[in-house]
Amino acid sequence: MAEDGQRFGLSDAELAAHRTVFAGDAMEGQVAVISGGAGGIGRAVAWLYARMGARVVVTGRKQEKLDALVAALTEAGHAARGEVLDVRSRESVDAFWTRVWEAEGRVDTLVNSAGGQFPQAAIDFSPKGWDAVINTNLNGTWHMMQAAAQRWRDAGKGGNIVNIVVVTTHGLYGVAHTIAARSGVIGLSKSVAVEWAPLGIRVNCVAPGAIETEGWNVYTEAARATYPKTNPMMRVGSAWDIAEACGYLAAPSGGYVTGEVLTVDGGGQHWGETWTTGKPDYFRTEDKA
Ligand SMILES: CCCCCCC/C=C/C(=O)SCCNC(=O)CCNC(=O)[C@H](O)C(C)(C)COP(=O)(O)OP(=O)(O)OC[C@H]1O[C@@H](n2cnc3c(N)ncnc32)[C@H](O)[C@@H]1OP(=O)(O)O
Ligand SMILES: NC(=O)C1=CN([C@@H]2O[C@H](COP(=O)(O)OP(=O)(O)OC[C@H]3O[C@@H](n4cnc5c(N)ncnc54)[C@H](OP(=O)(O)O)[C@@H]3O)[C@@H](O)[C@H]2O)C=CC1
Repeated sequence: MAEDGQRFGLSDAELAAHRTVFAGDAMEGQVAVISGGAGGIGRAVAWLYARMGARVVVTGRKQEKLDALVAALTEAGHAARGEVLDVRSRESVDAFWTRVWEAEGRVDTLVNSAGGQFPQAAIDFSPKGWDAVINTNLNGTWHMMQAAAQRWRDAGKGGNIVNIVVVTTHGLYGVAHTIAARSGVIGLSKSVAVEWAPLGIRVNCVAPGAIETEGWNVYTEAARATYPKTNPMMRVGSAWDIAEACGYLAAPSGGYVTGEVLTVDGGGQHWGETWTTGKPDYFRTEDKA
C-alpha cells in the first residue's frame, strides 16, 4: 500500500448510477462469474453485468470486500453472491465451479479479473515474487478457464470468457513478470478460442491501459502521477471503460468475436511512455541532446 493509503477509483454508488449504452435485459437470465470481482475493475464489471440483468457471482481472497459488494448490489435490487476463492489453488477452483454449477444450474460468462503484480526491476525479482505473479496471473487464469470450459463441455452448452490482461505490445518497464504472464494468457486465449469453438465457447481478452483503481496503491505517488501521460489522450481511464468493453464481449454484441484482444488504453500502445518504477536517467534522452 502506498504511504498515503489513498483511495482510488469508482464507488459502488457511482457504479450503480454510471451511464451505460447497454440495455437492462442484455444479459437477462444469465449467470456471470467474476474473479477479482471486488477489486476495481471486477467490481465495475459486476455492477454493469448486474445492471444488464445477469446474476453475478463475485470471487476474491477477502471475505469482507465481497460481503460489502454483495450487500450494495443486493440493496440495489440485483442478484449477487460472493465466494472466497484463491485462483492459484486448482483444488479450490474445481470445488468452486462444482458449487456454482449446483447452485445456479448454469454459467454464461467468466471474467478473469483476479490479478496483479508489483513494480520491480526484473534483475531483482526473487523466485517467490516471480512465482506469485506467474501463479496468480497465468496459472490462476488458466485454472478458471479450464474448469469453466469443462463444465460447459459436460453440459453440452457453451459460454464465453473474458480475460483481463495488460498491454504487451511493447516492454512495460518494471513489470516484466506480469508481461510474461499476460503474454501467456493472450497466447493461450487465442489457441483455445480455436480449440473450444466447436464447444460454443468464445475466449477474448481486454487489455486496459492506466485505469484508476485501488490496485494503484502498489505504485509510488511519483509513478502514479505520470500515468495520465502514458497515452495521447493525456488522461487515465476508469474501471467503467473496461467494464463496458467486457459488456460488449459478453453480450450478443460480441457473439461473432473470439480470440481477440480488445485494447482500452486511450491509444497508449501507439504513443506514450509508462515507467512503473520511475524513468531511469539512461532513458532521459531529452536532457542529453
Ligand atoms: C499501459 C499502461 C498501464 C500502466 C499502469 C500500471 C500497470 C498495471 C497496473 C495494475 O495492474 S494495478 C491493479 C492490479 N492490482 C495489483 O497489482 C495489486 C497488488 N498486487 C498483488 O496483490 C499481486 O496479485 C501479487 C503481488 C502477485 C500478490 O501476490 P501475493 O498475495 O502472493 O503477494 P505477497 O504474499 O504479498 O508477496 C509474495 C512475494 O512477492 C514478492 N513481492 C510482493 N510485493 C513486492 C514488492 N512490492 N516488491 C518486491 N517484491 C514483492 C515478494 O517476494 C513476496 O514474498 P515475501 O518477500 O513477502 O516473502
Ligand atoms: N488498474 C490498472 O491500471 C490496470 C489493471 N490491469 C489488470 O486488471 C486486473 C484487475 O485490476 P484492478 O481491478 O485494477 O486491481 P485490484 O487490485 O483493484 O483488483 C484485483 C483483484 O484481484 C484479486 N486477486 C488478486 N490475487 C488473487 C488471487 N490469487 N485469487 C483471487 N483473487 C485475487 C484481489 O482480490 P482480494 O483483494 O480479495 O485478494 C483484487 O480484488 C488485474 O489483472 C490487473 O493487473 C491491467 C492493466 C492496468
